[in-house]
Amino acid sequence: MSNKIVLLPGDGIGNEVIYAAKDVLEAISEKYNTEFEFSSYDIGGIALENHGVPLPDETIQACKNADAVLLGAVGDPKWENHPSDLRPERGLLGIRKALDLYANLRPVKGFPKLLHASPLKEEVILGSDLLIVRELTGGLYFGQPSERRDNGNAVVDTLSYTKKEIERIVDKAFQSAQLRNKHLTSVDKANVLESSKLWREIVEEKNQNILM
Ligand SMILES: CC(C)[C@H](C(=O)O)[C@@H](O)C(=O)O
Repeated sequence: MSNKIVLLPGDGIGNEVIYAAKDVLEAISEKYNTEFEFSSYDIGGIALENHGVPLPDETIQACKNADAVLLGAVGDPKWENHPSDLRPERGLLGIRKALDLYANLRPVKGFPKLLHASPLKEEVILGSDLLIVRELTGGLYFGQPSERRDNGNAVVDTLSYTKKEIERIVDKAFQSAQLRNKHLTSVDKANVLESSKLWREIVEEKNQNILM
């Protein structure tokens, strides 16, 4: 059976990393007799150049029909002064929403042979092994209103979450911790922010259920 893989290289270093990942998948395909069918679509700045929008419908459709999507990177200083709905970043935010990709799992690991390439001190990165779990489809990036006011002299962004949105990312974080060393740290500002109060309540409630 062939697995449909959609490649979204995007901009900048995106091409380099995505085609390196494709080489790896091709090697896997040969060694393990697995078939991959690759197709590439535009997102971000390259999509703005080729289609006038950062996330063309055909890209969304292809991703919805795929078994997996590999995304490189979006963004380039040349789009910096464009209106916010015509910036490369909108492509990334849009695909996260369209596919409901709420869980961002970002591993941090110090590989001894690559320590010299890290901007962090070697003694800090050596032995590091964390997984950062970040919510991606709610919160500050999507809350409305988000606008300039008073002739540009004031701004507002809105941080809004539903309980369900927080619960599913917290579940994902607990599940990930169970597969690792069972340690979970929740980062919030519950002494000030309403959103953080609800966030902490949910984390504590789920922690109690796990302990019971
Ligand atoms: C490009 C941008 C919208 C994006 C984000 O802030 O989520 C990126 O910086 C990231 O962290 O994946």
